[in-house]
Amino acid sequence: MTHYDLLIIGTGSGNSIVDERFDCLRVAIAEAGLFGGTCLNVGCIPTKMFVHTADLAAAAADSSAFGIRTSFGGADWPAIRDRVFGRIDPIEAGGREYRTNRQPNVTVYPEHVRFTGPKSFTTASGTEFTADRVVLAAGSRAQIPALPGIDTDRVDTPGYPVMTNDTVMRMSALPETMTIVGGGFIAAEFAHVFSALGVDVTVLVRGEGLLTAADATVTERFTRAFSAHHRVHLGTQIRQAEVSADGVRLQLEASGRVPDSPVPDDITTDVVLLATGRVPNIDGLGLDAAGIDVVAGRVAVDDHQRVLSDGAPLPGVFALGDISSPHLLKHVANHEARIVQANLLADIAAGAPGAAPDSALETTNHRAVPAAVFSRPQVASVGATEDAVRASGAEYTVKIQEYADVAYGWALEDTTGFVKIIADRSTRQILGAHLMGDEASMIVQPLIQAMAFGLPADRMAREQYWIHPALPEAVENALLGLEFTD
Ligand SMILES: Cc1cc2nc3c(=O)[nH]c(=O)nc-3n(C[C@H](O)[C@H](O)[C@H](O)COP(=O)(O)OP(=O)(O)OC[C@H]3O[C@@H](n4cnc5c(N)ncnc54)[C@H](O)[C@@H]3O)c2cc1C
Ligand SMILES: NC(=O)c1ccc[n+]([C@@H]2O[C@H](COP(=O)([O-])OP(=O)(O)OC[C@H]3O[C@@H](n4cnc5c(N)ncnc54)[C@H](O)[C@@H]3O)[C@@H](O)[C@H]2O)c1
Repeated sequence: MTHYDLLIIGTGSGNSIVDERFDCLRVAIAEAGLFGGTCLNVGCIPTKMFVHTADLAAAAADSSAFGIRTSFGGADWPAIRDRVFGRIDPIEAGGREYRTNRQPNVTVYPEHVRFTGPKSFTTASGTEFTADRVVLAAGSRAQIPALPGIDTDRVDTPGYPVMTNDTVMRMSALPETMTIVGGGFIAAEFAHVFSALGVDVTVLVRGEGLLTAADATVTERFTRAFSAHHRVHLGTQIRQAEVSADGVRLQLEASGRVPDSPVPDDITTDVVLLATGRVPNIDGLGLDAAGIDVVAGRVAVDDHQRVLSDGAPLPGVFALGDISSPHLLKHVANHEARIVQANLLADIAAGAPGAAPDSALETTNHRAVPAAVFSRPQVASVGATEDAVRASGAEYTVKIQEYADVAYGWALEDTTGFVKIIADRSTRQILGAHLMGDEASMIVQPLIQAMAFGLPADRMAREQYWIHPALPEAVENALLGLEFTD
């Protein structure tokens, strides 16, 4: 039976681990799907390439406030789609080819792999092998809810008009109508993309708002601003779907989560897009065979990314990214991959799996994890929500600075954007920041930096220049509006 020094399951962030420092090891890499994983192929990167296109289309369609006459003349979907995947697909193929053919010490198994014992594995086609050390980087997949009338096994299969992010970006033609189920990140981003490109989009949200995990000000104001550009039915769910050659007929009903919400009439739609959350790929991995702990549906890890078995680190087994992380974000998966890489090297240097002392291991940093939603409008956040800060009992100060009250906001004719900053009243440390509006994902960065390095809010405001009249003046003014105890 073939034996490896290291097995990596999943080529999203897991693929970044093996560099020249692993040349002296026999490495196996398993990938059941597309090389490069979710972010490259069906997640962050293609979606943001579509979002930029959608931003251009929306700006062209809606410029009257600036005294110019532009219009959106229509979308050439094959050109839009092929620009995106013409760049991405060669990267997938190149990564696969490099690992498969150009690295003598690496064996690629292009198929599903699972544990058969603590250090033994089998592939879907029956090849068995063993490995001393393992990295679980198997990610997550779209959660497909049971919806009456929708055949969950046929979702994302050719010709079936019910899709997830895995297939919706590769449609052969733009549909005339699309119904999106969900009110989170993915629903918010795809609703913007497809409606800006001319699709008649309806968003079904079972709760009373979108982005409900965000700070309450964001939830409330994003739901309002998003609803101004998109048809949104809150408190609504699918009672029955009928899939036919003409599309999908949806009978709707109140979800019961929003008092007195009106139930919309039945709708007929060309395509249903499910955007109802993601689940870690823990099933089918044979985790029981290795005694691996699962907590809250995720592989349990300690703060050195060591996988736990009965609460103790399993020697030589690490996990990273969506399969084990509380944050389903690529920058977090990448950070955790760097921790795993460092700790694997320490473990290898120590001579036996699990031999490295804790003091030789690097520690994951999940403080001040930022995120952005690339929708219309854009949202960005870092740190705690105001509700969480209040619940912690901290004495805090909060300031909401409207984009409309800074000069660049006038240039943008912005009426909805804002920067909200929450800080500790006595230490002056920033506890959370929540932004909505143009370039929110960019102008949040100095706040992320301040939180990461512990820069007090008043020093951040006053001890640097802020370019006038650029949009970060909204951040500056929010900082200046915080009130501290002296
Ligand atoms: C539509 C969408 C948009 C997103 N946009 C953003 C964004 O803008 N910014 C951001 O930070 N995050 C974004 N994310 C989240 C981000 O994509 C993920 O957090 C990140 O890709 C997770 O990386 P990973 O390495 O943990 O897993 P993945 O990239 O999912 O890689 C796991 C790989 O493991 C393979 N695999 C699974 N099980 C097995 C097995 N048993 N054997 C062999 N192979 C297996 C899978 O095929 C997959 O390729 C987005 C996600 C989606 C779905
Ligand atoms: N820009 C980004 O960073 C980005 C973009 C996309 C996705 N992501 C990551 O991927 C994760 C998954 O995104 P998502 O939008 O699928 O999840 P989400 O958790 O953000 O939102 C899921 C939505 O689906 C709803 N929902 C869940 N089950 C449902 C059901 N049975 N019926 C109807 N509605 C249901 C929820 O109420 C919620 O509104 C995000 O949490 C995020 O971490 C990040």
